Amino acid sequence: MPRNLSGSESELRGAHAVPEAMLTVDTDKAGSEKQKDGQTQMASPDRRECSRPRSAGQDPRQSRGCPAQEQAAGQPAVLEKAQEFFQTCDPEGKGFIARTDMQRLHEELPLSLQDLEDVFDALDADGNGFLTPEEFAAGFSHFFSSQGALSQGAADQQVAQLPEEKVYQSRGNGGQDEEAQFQVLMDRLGAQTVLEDENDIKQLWLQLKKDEPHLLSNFEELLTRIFSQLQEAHEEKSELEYALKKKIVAYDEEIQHLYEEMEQQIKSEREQFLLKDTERFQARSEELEKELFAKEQELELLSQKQRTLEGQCEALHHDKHETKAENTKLKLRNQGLAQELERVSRELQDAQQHLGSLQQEACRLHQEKEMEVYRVTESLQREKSGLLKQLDFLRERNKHLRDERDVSFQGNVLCAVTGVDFHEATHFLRGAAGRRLWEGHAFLAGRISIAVQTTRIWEGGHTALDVATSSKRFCCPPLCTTQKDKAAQASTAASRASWKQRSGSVIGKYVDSRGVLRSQSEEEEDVFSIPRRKSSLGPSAYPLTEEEPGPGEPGAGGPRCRALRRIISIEEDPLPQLLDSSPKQPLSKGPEQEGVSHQGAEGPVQQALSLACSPSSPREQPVGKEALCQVESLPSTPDRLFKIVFVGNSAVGKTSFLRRLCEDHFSPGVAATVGIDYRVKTVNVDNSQVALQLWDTAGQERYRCITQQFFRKADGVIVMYDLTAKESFLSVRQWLSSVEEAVGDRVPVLLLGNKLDNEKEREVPQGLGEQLAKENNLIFYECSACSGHNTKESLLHLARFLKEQEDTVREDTIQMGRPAKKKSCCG
Ligand SMILES: Nc1nc2c(ncn2[C@@H]2O[C@H](COP(=O)(O)OP(=O)(O)OP(=O)(O)O)[C@@H](O)[C@H]2O)c(=O)[nH]1
Ligand SMILES: [Ca+2]
Ligand SMILES: [Mg+2]
Repeated sequence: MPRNLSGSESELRGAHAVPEAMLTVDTDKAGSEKQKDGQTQMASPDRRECSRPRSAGQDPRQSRGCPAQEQAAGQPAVLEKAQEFFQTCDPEGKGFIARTDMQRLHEELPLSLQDLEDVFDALDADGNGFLTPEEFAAGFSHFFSSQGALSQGAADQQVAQLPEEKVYQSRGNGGQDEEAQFQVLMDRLGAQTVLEDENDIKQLWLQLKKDEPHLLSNFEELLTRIFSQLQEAHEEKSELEYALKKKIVAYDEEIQHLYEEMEQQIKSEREQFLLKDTERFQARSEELEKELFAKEQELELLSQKQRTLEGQCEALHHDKHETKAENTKLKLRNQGLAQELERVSRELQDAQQHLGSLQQEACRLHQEKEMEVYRVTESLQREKSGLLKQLDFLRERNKHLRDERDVSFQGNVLCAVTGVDFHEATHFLRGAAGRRLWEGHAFLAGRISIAVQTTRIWEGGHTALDVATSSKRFCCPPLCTTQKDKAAQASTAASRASWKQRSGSVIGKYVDSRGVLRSQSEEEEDVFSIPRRKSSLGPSAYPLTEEEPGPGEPGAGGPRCRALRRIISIEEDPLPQLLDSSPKQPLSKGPEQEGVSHQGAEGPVQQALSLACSPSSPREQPVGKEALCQVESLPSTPDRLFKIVFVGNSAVGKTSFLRRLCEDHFSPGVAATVGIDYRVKTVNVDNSQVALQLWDTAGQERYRCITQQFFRKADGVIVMYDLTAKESFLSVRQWLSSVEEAVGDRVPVLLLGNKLDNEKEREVPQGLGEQLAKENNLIFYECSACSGHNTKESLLHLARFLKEQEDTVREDTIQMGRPAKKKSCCG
């Protein structure tokens, strides 16, 4: 490349010189490939010739004729060339030229890579790194137009140069010639390419030519050699430069490649990362979706709940309104009630005061009653001792009378047997010696027996005396009526005398109402008519015999019965004392004693007396007395008293049961109860003392009438049967209906099956008793007076029941006041 280009030319060098070279290469390409090595340089002289005039200081642009016209004429050809060149640069037919495409031309064009770069930059108008055909053509035509102007200048120079050369050649040795010759030489040697300043060589050459022309050829040869060597060195340098550039390109390519690879890798990494990210994102989004779904469901649920709650709220609101309305109503009513309450509480206070006074009154009455009971008990006790004294007196009297009667009877007998006067006979008999004689003579006894038989026939069965069987009493025959009357009158008088002082005595009453005591023979008849068992005898035996309805009498309705009822009243509780004071009648004696008594008139009387004086025998000691003693000995006063009546067939064990209960004692041979017996037993029921008046009735049929009377005021009834005797159980129903008849069902009934100890003779199964009790709503126990099993328990059960019943009644009475009290508290 010429180094001596002007400023404007050097500016264009990158942009314009290259297309020229390209053009040259392109055009020569077809046929001149083989000239490549040296020919390029060899072909360049044309061009150099073109550029030379410039160095001669002539401005080609100034000498230009009309370049626009020439340009217009050459434009299509230029475009064609540009197209061809574009295709050369873009052999693949991409439709554009990249920077690398341009660099490929480095091998074909004598341009450095830097030059090619510059060319590319100059052509790339928009700077996007690609040359489109349009950009290429535009740049090319622009270059061509400027090149056209230059070539015009060159042509002009050539035209001017022709005469110059002619001058050089014609002159020969002239200065001009020398200059020309030197230039030719230089051109021939190709010094331009390697030499920067040829002035020194020129001076040397001129000097030599002038001084030593013969050496000129040597010098020229030397120069030729030097220049060829320089040329070689230059070429070598170019080659090296070229190789270096190639290397650089390869390196660049490699770098590019690596860069691309790296980019690829980065891209794939990024893609992978993106993929992963996407996956993660997808997973996360799925998760979130699920969560969202769950949340939505939750929300749905919550909204449902909210709806229901709203509904409830509404309902409550509604209720509230209703309640408010009701409240106001209730308030009004409350006010009314409060007024009412005030009124009622005032009334209640009054009632309470009244109740309090009533309670005080009741308390006072209760105390008074207790006092009365004690007073009565005491007076009865006194009465009893009085009665006992009376009894002693009566016994004395009785003895006396009997003696009298015996004397008169024996007198009669003596009269009848011996035929002596009655008075003599009695006189005889009254004498102690005579009586001993009477008693002592066996023959006389035989006579008496005969006499008695005779007397019986004579009396016509009027008396029931049977000397052989009875040792206790002798009935006065009608013969001695006067004596009997006398005796009776005396007895009555004595009784009256002694009883007048206790006008309250029931015995007194009885005697007063009756006037006279009944004939003892009648009583005996009653007693002896008991076929099965021996009987105990108390004063109650008198009325009891009266109770026995005769064939014409309709039972218990008679006046005697009424008199009895007045005497034995459960309300007045006189019977125990009556029983206590009962004289011990000789009837309680067993028949085995009778065999002895017939031996003497004195025997039975003494026995009777001895019996009266020794009340230690079980049957002779009245049960009520012992019980009373027991109660009196109790330190504490009973809180309440209940009257319990014992009923049941005869011999079921009522008396034995009571004896077991009160004395904790059992004696096998107990006599049947006559009339009624009485005992008191105090039991402790839940820390309160309960006194039980136990009325032991006689089970025998004849005493039923009396028993019936005692139901009326009973607080409780005990019906007993003997579990070894079926008929006693069968009678239970009758007993129950008797009870019910008298008192309805207000009285609790305890059903007892006795003699449990005698299991092997049992006739009534336990189940039957239980069933009966269940049917009739009774308390039921099986017990044994003999062993004491269930005696206390059953009675305690009944006592507790009675107590609780009474408590309930009391509670009910109190409660009539209590709710009002509570109300007043609330108010
Ligand atoms: N084995 C046995 N015999 C008894 C039992 N209780 C009473 N007895 C006997 O039964 C007989 C009648 O007894 P009482 O107690 O007199 O009968 P009761 O029911 O009072 O008879 P009345 O007074 O006639 O109504 C007597 O011989 C008693 O010994 C008992 O639990 N077991
Ligand atoms: Ca471009
Ligand atoms: Mg009895």
